[in-house]
Amino acid sequence: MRMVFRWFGTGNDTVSLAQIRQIPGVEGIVWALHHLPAGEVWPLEEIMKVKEEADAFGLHLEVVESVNVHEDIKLGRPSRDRYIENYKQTIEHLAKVGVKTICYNFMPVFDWVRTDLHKELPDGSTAMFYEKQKIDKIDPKELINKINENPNFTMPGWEPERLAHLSKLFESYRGVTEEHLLENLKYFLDEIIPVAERYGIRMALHPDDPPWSIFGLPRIVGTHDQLRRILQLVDSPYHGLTLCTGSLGANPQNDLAAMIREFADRIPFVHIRNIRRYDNGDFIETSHRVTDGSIDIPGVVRALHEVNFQGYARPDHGRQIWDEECRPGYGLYDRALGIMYLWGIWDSLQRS
Ligand SMILES: O=C(O)C(=O)C[C@H](O)[C@H](O)CO
Ligand SMILES: [Fe+2]
Repeated sequence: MRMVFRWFGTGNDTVSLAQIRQIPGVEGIVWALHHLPAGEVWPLEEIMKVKEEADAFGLHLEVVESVNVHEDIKLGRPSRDRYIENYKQTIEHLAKVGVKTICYNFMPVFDWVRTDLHKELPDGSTAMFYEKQKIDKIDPKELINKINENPNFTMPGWEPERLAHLSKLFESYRGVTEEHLLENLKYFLDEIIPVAERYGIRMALHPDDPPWSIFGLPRIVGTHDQLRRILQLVDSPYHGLTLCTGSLGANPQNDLAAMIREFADRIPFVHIRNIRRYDNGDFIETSHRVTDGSIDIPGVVRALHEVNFQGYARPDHGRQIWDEECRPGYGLYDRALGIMYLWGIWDSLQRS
């Protein structure tokens, strides 16, 4: 297990590279050029700048999250070919600085979804919360304003420029079924995977968060069967998954350890975090500790150990604790605590 840590870039993160390198066992950053809209080629000069910054702290940049997929690709529009060509060029550029894995997702319109970014937990910390009833009723526009109401940070996946055309976006998805979306994913993969293979980069599809349809939009990356079917679309080790325990684990039917055992050689990257599920369909992010949430984190780590996992891992989201001012989910303290919990389990498994 190779531990990495998500970093949003200079001027775009409250956590510094100097701090990241002091977290035990962290060897690299998980990064992206967050200011670029989906579909554009990532310029080599800008990539090189991040490399210089990371090099100065002895951190590698082998994991990118995310190179976002343009909506026209998901919609299967004729213009997708141009965006796919750009994607290929970005892969080529990323290979030049030693990138080995690219995380991406295939969710229509929205990336991750929560109703509250600062919900208080009983211990006084705050965390991101998903309230099912609210999602079932809320106007998506209202949700966008809510997520973006903190002007200090851009929220990845919630870019106001892109979502400004929300009604049109929703309109475009009318009639797009799950089958269509899957076909469009296959079209994308058939083009991208040979390029990824040529450059030694493993593509790692992130599951839908939460792993079910919202606002009537199709979603196809949420269950064991769906993951299996998607992996069968292209039979290559370069077409893999980001196994995200918090996303998949929001559905109690998902057996994460079973997924790890079955898809072992197709998982270049794992996101490990815990959530507490409630019977009414709500869930809240919690500390990594097994007793704090509904997900068997030690069981997940044990499964990874059993399959001799050699890929990258990051603590996904954390709570906001100790009055830290940070991006929701992406503070230093709780993610660092999470890492130590994961190492504790891993190291004791190594010993036994
Ligand atoms: O929602 C999560 O668990 C994430 O990790 C979000 C990811 O960064 C995103 O969906 C990847 O493309
Ligand atoms: Fe994740």
